[in-house]
Amino acid sequence: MKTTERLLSATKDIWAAYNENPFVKGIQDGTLEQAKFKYYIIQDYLYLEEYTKVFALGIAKAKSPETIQLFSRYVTLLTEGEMDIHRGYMGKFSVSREELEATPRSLDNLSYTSYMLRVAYEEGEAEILAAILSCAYSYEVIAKKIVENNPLAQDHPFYGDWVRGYANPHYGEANVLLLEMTDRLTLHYTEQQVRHLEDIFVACSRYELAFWEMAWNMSK
Ligand SMILES: Cc1ncc(CN)c(N)n1
Repeated sequence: MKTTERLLSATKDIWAAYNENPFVKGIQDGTLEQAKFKYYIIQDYLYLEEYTKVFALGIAKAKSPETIQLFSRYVTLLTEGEMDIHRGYMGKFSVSREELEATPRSLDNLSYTSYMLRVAYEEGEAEILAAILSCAYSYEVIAKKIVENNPLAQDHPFYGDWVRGYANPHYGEANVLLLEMTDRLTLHYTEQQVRHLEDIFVACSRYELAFWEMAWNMSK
């Protein structure tokens, strides 16, 4: 079994819960209260700033030009692609730079990014990929399931940009590269090393679920 198949199999139940979360369901049927979405989008922008640094540390830890390229391309995809979705919504909500900078990170946000950054500072390139994967890939899976359940979600006048942003084939193509690189780098990993990757992936998948719950409850 490929490493990524092992990781996904270890987190099946957690991943199944993402699309059951009321926040995600609210995006799917377009009924999500906009105040909750505003809270989420600001927290998520702050999250993405830290998440980008995990890729930057991946560059520093990279052992081949291919992994340097993979991590560095992602930095561009994040700062010029994904974060643009957020900037679009922050524009609609008239969130100023001052408001963004004055917003404290919620505890779930802080814990998640602190964990990923610790893995990035202390461990190697494959472990960094294991920490990144739940974040990168779960949003593709969630958005595609939203579209499968409600094809009209893509055209929703408010949430459509978010749904299209993550269900977009370009977002998926970038994830294929992350998944393939994880499998390539861990081809000769021992059982103990793969178990350690599983621990990292399970922790990040749990943090993802906590982030949706944080957004729904607007918890600080
Ligand atoms: C918390 C979280 N997880 C994942 C993603 C998708 N990159 C995101 N924007 N935010």
